[in-house]
Parts: sequence; C-alpha cells; structure tokens
Amino acid sequence: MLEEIRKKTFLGFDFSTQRLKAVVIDESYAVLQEADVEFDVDLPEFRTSGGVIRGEDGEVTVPPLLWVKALDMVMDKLIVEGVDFSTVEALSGAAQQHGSVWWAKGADERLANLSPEQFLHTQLASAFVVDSPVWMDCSTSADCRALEEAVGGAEELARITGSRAYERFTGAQIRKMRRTRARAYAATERISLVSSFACSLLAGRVAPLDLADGSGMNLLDIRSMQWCEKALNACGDDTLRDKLGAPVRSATTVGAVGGYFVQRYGFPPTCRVVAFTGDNCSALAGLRLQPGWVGLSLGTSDTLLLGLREPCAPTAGHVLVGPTSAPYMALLCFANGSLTRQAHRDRLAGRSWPAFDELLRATVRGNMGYMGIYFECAEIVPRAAPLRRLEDAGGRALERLAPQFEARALLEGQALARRAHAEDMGFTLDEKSRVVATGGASVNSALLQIFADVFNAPVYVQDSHANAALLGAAIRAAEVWSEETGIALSGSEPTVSPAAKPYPDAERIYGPMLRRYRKMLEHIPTLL
Ligand SMILES: Nc1ncnc2c1ncn2[C@@H]1O[C@H](COP(=O)(O)OP(=O)(O)O)[C@@H](O)[C@H]1O
Ligand SMILES: O=C(CO)[C@@H](O)[C@H](O)COP(=O)(O)O
Repeated sequence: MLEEIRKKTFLGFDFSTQRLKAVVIDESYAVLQEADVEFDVDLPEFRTSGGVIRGEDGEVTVPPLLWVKALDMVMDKLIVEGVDFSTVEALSGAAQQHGSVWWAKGADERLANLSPEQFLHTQLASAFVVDSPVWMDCSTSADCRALEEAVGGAEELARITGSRAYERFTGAQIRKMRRTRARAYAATERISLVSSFACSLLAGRVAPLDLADGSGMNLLDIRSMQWCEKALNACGDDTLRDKLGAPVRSATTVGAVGGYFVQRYGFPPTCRVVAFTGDNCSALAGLRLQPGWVGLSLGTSDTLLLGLREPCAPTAGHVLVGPTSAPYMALLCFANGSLTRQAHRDRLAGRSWPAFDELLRATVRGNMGYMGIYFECAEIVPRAAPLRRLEDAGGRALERLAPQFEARALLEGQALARRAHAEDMGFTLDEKSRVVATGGASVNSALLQIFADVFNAPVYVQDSHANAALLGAAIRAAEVWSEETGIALSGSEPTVSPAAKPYPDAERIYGPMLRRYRKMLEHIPTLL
C-alpha cells in the first residue's frame, strides 16, 4: 500500500554535443524539474567551442572529464531546482552518438569505490587514457576504406552493419587509435560509447553498450545483434571484443544506481539504471512516431528519424537496431545543421535570430529561384568536403547575393536536402505525413515553415519544453521500470502541437526546386 502511494519520479539525462541536460518526470510523464549545463559557457576551463575541441587534419575531440564535471554541476543544479532524489525509481540517458571513451586500467574498481565526499571529476581525473574522438571528427577516411575492404566492400559493410563506413563511426576511430597510438590502445581496458560511459558514471561500474547506439559503430551485425567478427578484426586486435563487452537491448536495466549517488544525493539504493542510448535513438523513443511520420531533430546536427520494420543496406544514411518497439530505425545525419545556420546568421544578421528572421521575411517562398548549398564543415549526407554553391533561377553560378536572399537560400537548401535524402531512403510523402520537430532550432517558426513547405506536410513540435532525446531518456527509464515491476504508470503519449502548415502552392514551388537541388548535387565533388 505504502509503495503504491509513494511519489514516483524518473530521471533522464542528455549528454548532447553542446550541453548536458537533465529532466525529472512524474508518473504521468509531466516534467517536474529541468537543469542544463552549457559546456562552452559553464565549463570554460576546457576551452571548447560548440562543445568540442578541433585539432589538426579534421580531428575533433572532447576531454571526457568535461562530461564528468558537467554531471557534477547538473546534479547540483537539480538540487537547486528542488529535486527530491529519494523518489527516483529509475533513470536513463541519451548521448551524442559514435564518440568513444577510453578507460584506463582499473575502471570498474574506480567507479565502484567513488567517495561521496568528493566531486566525481576529482576522483576520475586519471581514469581516461586519451581524449574522446566524437561524431564531428572526420580524420579517419583511410581507416574507413580499409574497413570496407576487409569486410568485402562498402555495400557488404552496409548490409551487415546498417551503414557504409563513416568517418565518425567508432570502428574506424578505434582502428585509427590502434594504428597511430598503439600504446594508448594497449593501455585501454574498456571502450565505451559516450552513452554507455555516462551510464557507467551513474551505475558505478562500466556499463554495457546498448544495441541501438552500438549500431553506430560499423562493428555490429544488425541482424544477429552480435559483434561482426570481420569488422572487429579489421579495427582492433583480439582484445577488442573484451574492451567493448557484450551489447544489451536498449530496454535493459543494467543495475542499481551507484553508491556514490545514494550517499551523496539520497537516491534510493533500489533506483534502477536503464541502459543509456544514442540521442537520436532516444529522440525516436521520445517522439513516439506513428507510421508515415518523420522525426526531425534540429540539434547541433540535423537528423531525420524513421521507424523501420526491416533492415536494409542504405547507400547514404544509417539503419540502427530499434531502441523502441520498431525493430529498426533509419537515421540520416546532416553535419551542417545548427552551427552552420548560426555561422551564417552571424555573418548576415549579426548575432541575432530575430534579425535573421527579419531577413527571411524580406523574401518570398522559393526565393525568386535563388538556391544555395552551404557546407561549412565536411557534410555526411551527401559525403562532401566543405563548399558553398549559389545559383540563380537559370542555374547560373553566383559569387554572392544580397543577405536576405542568402538567408533564405541557406534554409531552403537545407530543407530540400533533408527531403531529397529522406526520399532516397524510402520515405514517401502522402496526406498522412507529418514532420515532428525537436532540438534547439525547433523554436524557430520561420525555419519550421520552410520545412512544412518543402516537405509539403504539417510540422508539429512536442508540447513539453524538454527536447525529445531528453524526454525519451526519462520515459524509457519509466517504461522499463513499469514493465519490470508490473506497476502501471498513467504516463500519456507526448502531445504535439501544430507549428507550421504548408501553403497550398508549396509543391508547385518546391517540387521543381527539389529537382534542381538534385541537379546541383550532380556537380558537387562528393567524396567516396
Ligand atoms: N531561435 C533559434 N533559431 C534557430 N536556431 C536556434 C535558435 N535557438 C537555438 N538554436 C540552435 O540550437 C542549437 C542547439 O540545439 P541543442 O538541441 O541544444 O543542441 P545539442 O542537443 O546538439 O547540444 C544551437 O547551436 C543554436 O544554433
Ligand atoms: O552523429 C550523429 C548522428 O549520427 C549526431 O546526431 C550526434 O548524435 C550528435 O547529436 P546532436 O548533438 O546534434 O543532437
């Protein structure tokens, strides 16, 4: 009886590229408290820009201690928000995908013996062998080609692992580490993904990788759900399987919360830790997409998410093991998302979104035929080096345009790319189609209107302030807890609200522009 009336809450984390967010929800999945640590602003001592450190030759890394320290900070911020940790029945999390964390020897022991008297970051200062390569890294092209060759070609790798070899995927990152920093590779006891690393901090032991995020490594056979022997051999030595450990289904309780959190913050010792997963996988869980809907995450990267019944071997984009009841999910990741929009906002309109929106309002839909492709960093879909292409309605190349036309060309070009590549992945638009947007840029109604018109489908956003990946983390914790305890929760479907509706002439304007976008692509030197 007492158990039934005791207040039950669930905690979710999102270790995304630019910040760490945390949310507490109740049994009906209503948000009770939220907190957030912005890496560049709140942890300036790590000298990140956009949450990462850019090195030479396309290397992009993060010192894992940044995430550890951010966890210390976000916990303290949750206390300030009034969170009562003694009511947390289960927790889970999401994290940027593909990044790897390289644990020094004795990782499990260190995690199991954390003193509640001290911060985590002071106790884990020497727990990592190297900085973490993250998803923005594009320094592993040679390793990608070698991996594809070892497995029998790009198509075969895509058939087995759900993706051709991609620079940011963990397999090639591991191969590069072993090739260029053999001593660091050898000194590493365990390799985590950012998600399973964050889970490890909470669980007080090195936590297993989950199958959904594990599919973003080019190492997992997405049909058998086991590591692919050939891919392991191509990227590591005979210790790699042990370094990675066995992956688990995303809906798995990996254990109880670590003693550190019980003693320092008052969590109940029975609080369950549910496997953490990739942020896009978590967003799929948070958005609860229905057939015909497409998820659009506008975080640091722009990603399109779809539930799939069967795996396929995509030429661009990825198929991951499903984190929810859909057996698989499709993921298209566009590296030129918010940071590219932000860079051009700064160039064209000062550092203000309202001023940028003002520029958009000075133009018409279709931009009088002006179109642009802006890749500030190497693009993932399509795989291409940084470049800028502008053309007029007659297809003539232009050097520059007035700021208002450039602003619209940038956003329309991005939305056209998202639609073209979603269609290539098998997404078909019909009258039931919906785009459900989430992530930092989903507050921008002018951007959402462009997506509605280009997709010729209404765009919705979640009613909750928390983004879908973050909310998905807390909801996954609640659902696994409910399934395991047999205690039903009143948790409701997340409600979404219409944010933009396509104009009746949208297809007439953007259908031809979609064809022109595909033509422009033909003239772009895409990388292999
Ligand atoms: N009004 C706005 N219009 C467009 N983009 C915005 C706006 N507000 C924030 N953003 C973008 O949101 C991005 C951060 O989104 P967020 O989902 O927090 O990222 P991540 O989860 O990858 O850390 C910023 O880079 C910023 O450019
Ligand atoms: O690499 C990918 C997906 O394949 C990225 O989407 C990362 O998962 C980072 O996510 P955000 O910080 O952009 O949300």
